[in-house]
Amino acid sequence: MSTDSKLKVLVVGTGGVGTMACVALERSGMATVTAVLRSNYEKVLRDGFEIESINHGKLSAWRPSHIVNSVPESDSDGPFDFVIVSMKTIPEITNINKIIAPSITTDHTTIVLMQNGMYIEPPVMEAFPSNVILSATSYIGAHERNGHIIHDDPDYFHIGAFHNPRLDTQHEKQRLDLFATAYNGCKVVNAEVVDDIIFYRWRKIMWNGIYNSMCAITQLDNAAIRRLGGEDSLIRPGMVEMAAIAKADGYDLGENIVDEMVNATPIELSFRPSMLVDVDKGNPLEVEVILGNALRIARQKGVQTPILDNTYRFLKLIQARLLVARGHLNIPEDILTGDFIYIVHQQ
Ligand SMILES: NC(=O)C1=CN([C@@H]2O[C@H](COP(=O)(O)OP(=O)(O)OC[C@H]3O[C@@H](n4cnc5c(N)ncnc54)[C@H](OP(=O)(O)O)[C@@H]3O)[C@@H](O)[C@H]2O)C=CC1
Ligand SMILES: CC(C)(CO)C(=O)C(=O)O
Repeated sequence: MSTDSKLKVLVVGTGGVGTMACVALERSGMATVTAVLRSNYEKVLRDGFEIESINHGKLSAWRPSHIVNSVPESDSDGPFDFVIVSMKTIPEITNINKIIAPSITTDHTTIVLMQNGMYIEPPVMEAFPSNVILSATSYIGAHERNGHIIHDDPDYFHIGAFHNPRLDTQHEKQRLDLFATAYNGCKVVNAEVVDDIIFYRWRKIMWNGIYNSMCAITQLDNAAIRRLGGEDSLIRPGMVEMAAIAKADGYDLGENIVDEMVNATPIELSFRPSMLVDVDKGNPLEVEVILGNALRIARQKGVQTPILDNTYRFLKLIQARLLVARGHLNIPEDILTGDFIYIVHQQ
């Protein structure tokens, strides 16, 4: 495929998920990727990425077609066909819409959200009402440190259009199929197209909302929290509450969903969910999109969630500690009043 006929893709956020998306798309031969790097920019510009990947093997001094250190303008070299967002969603400190805005061409660029979280799409749709939004739930295991990627769980995700009533459904489907074809073109990954991505987001938030949050609070991995008594006292009851929220939102996840999700990660693995990895690194947490948004739906629908409410309250205080440590927040002199559960957080 000539460079001219290749899709132009921008990837914003080159941690584990974003870098492996760059690799899949470049290796498919169907896309030219521009990657926006931040803390790893100088290092990767000089040495390239060092990648150990369960799907792609060992790649040394690997680089996408273009490396930049800020989000480029859409019209400097033709519009981007797809902009992949693969940063963490931390609305307390980052406005993703503002960050990607320069690269989005109205009516043309399709925005692909490759991020965890529940209902992360509506604020993006509001900011870019004439652009197709694709939403992907990734099961990859890939972590980046200073240009070095360890990718040890296969690159597999469900992807669907987050339907915008202002846009033609057929057009959304064409963009979805085009993206999945380009991604799967490298033949070693699996981007699985689905009709209703919200169903898959609820399934995934059953895992992330409970394991990520409870492991982050206790600093125990998924196996340790279960073996030490957390399974019956917190994990299962938390999942029962999450399934009830999904049901109230119109998504019946099935009667075996709790067993399925408790056991989705083998106990032999001693796995550290991404939110626990963020606590380990002192990074802010995706608390609002992984738990907050689901609890706001619970409030709207009148679903009682006492365990998840307290989980959220603890996470919000851990988040405050992390934000203070990174200089994003000052401890106020007055005592903050009100319950976190009822304070709406806007991106
Ligand atoms: N890693 C995994 O295995 C999985 C992750 N996910 C989800 O995928 C998403 C991405 O996760 P992951 O790859 O682990 O995240 P990381 O934290 O590893 O990477 C995020 C990247 O985004 C960059 N970034 C943040 N803000 C900006 C900005 N303003 N401009 C440019 N770059 C920026 C960060 O740069 P810097 O280094 O400078 O901070 C970092 O390189 C998250 O929603 C996560 O929950 C889902 C499934 C599995
Ligand atoms: C490990 C994984 C992929 C769980 O499905 C995840 O989403 C996380 O750790 O946040």
